[in-house]
Amino acid sequence: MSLNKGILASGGLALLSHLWFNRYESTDWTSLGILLGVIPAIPLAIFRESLNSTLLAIVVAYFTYYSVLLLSIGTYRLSPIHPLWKYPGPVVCRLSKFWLCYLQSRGKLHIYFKQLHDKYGPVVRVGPNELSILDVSLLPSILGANGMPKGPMWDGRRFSESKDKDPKAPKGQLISTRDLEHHRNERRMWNRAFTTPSVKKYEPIAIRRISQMVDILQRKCSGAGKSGLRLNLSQWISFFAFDFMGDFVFGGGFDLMQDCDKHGILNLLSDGMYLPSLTQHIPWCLKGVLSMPGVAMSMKSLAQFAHRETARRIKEGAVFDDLFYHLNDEAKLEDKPVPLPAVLSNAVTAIIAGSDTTTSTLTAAMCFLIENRSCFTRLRAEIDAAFPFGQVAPTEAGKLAQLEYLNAVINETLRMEPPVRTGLQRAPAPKSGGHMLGSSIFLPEGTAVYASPYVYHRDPRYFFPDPDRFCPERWLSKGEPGAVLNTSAYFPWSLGPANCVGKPVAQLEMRTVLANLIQAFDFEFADGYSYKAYDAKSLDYFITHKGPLPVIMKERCA
Ligand code: HEM
Repeated sequence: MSLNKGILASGGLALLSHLWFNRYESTDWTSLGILLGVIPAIPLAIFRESLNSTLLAIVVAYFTYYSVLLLSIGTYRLSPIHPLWKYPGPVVCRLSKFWLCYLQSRGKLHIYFKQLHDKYGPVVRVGPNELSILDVSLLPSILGANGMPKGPMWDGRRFSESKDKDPKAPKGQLISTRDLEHHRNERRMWNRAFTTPSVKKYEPIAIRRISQMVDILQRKCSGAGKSGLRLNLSQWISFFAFDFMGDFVFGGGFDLMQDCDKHGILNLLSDGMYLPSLTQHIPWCLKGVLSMPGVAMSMKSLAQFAHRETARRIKEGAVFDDLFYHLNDEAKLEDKPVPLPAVLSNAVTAIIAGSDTTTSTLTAAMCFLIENRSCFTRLRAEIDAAFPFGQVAPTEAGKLAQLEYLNAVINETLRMEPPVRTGLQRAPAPKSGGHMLGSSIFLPEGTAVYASPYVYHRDPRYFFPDPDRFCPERWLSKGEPGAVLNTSAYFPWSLGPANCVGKPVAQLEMRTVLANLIQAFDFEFADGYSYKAYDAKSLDYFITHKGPLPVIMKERCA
């Protein structure tokens, strides 16, 4: 009799706990601990009475509580009373986010999202409380000026838990700030670093670094003889991008091209990005994951690295108006000094956002150009016409920005291989009552929506013909008859108030690197490599983790 009472009590508490789960975004670890650890212990005394064993009573109490809790959550998520019930999607996605977490761990979430849209149409339920939307007319109300703040995935991507509960308090985390007003404030200092006059100051750095890269590679090619230099171009582009990032963010400090990354900094970066790409799907796990000994080592090491570099830069002071100069407000334009934690977390953002994105784009562009010889030849002819080979290196930023085909190659690479493939998520602001997308989709609070650049960019309604084919020509003024180029469906830099603030520097860097490599060297794939092999190895861990690019390089003769 008292066993039944115990089961009823335990089950009842589980159902009440479920109501709590529905009401709150459960990122509060203390409440979660009480809910899952302490509440099931309440009916212990009743079980103890009927089972005559404390151990058995604990097992039965917790088992009953968790079984009823999971069953009721599952039933609710699959039931017609769930607000996202009417949207199609696989049962496994409707039930739990652990499935997307698993797919992300395999690095192929972008492919899965595309398959889901091919099967289910423009609106797919990809999580219990999440939709993925493929409809260009809705992008402005998702990401754009009429859009929403960033979604809960950002709570699971932070490198350290914020202790401050006030969403408006200064935390210095531009990229993970979910409150729109706070985001606007955070963005002010970043914007100063990317005005036209500020970017002009980064040009000499790009020129110095690309000349260094070309010099080193030319020397290596000469040493390699007639058979050519065999190397992993992907790695060399990473060396370049990291050195450039170090110069423009911290005023110097890295020389990976010289020392070939003997301290393993690039591994630190890619390892450090892996775990947040998983915890972003289950934000409530972050605090637990960060506190597990050994598990979050790579994340912590990356944060420590950023902190060391920040301390070094503060000690050494500014050698020119680098990004840090703006983020630390060294011109004293703000009312109050920027708190150190804000400077530190912005430094982590700058290191990650400022190197991995351009690296994966440049590597993919080189891979496409090596595979598509006619594109390579056409690009080289354009560069030669503007910067005659053997006379002048293609370094003048203003002139490079005018090269139509060079820009088309970069646009097309970003279309095919956007560095942020799936991770653009937005959600209605807390206490907003929800958000209307167009005239038919209402997103209640507690739900979120993805717009995946990869999926839009490969949709034949927006890019036709052959959206899966690399074709820079589609960006030229005289496209093929019948061709479709819907630039509103093109958003590798995202859209709206949280779009990529670093775009002008990224463009400067990518144009300079591509023009110089194409002008100075001949390339072919080593070991029968191809775009297909490259693509299989590039993985979506929020920012694309690029594959290797084995090539044989020779110095250009004529
Ligand atoms: C090919 C190069 C790049 C691409 C395709 C790219 C793409 C993006 C995208 C898609 C976002 C938006 C994320 C969102 O909406 O949730 C973003 C944000 C951001 N990017 Fe980039 N990025 C690139 C290079 C850079 C560089 C070189 C920097 C320089 C530090 C940078 C700094 C940032 C920052 C700080 C944000 C956050 C903006 C905000 O929240 O207001 N990015 N980027």
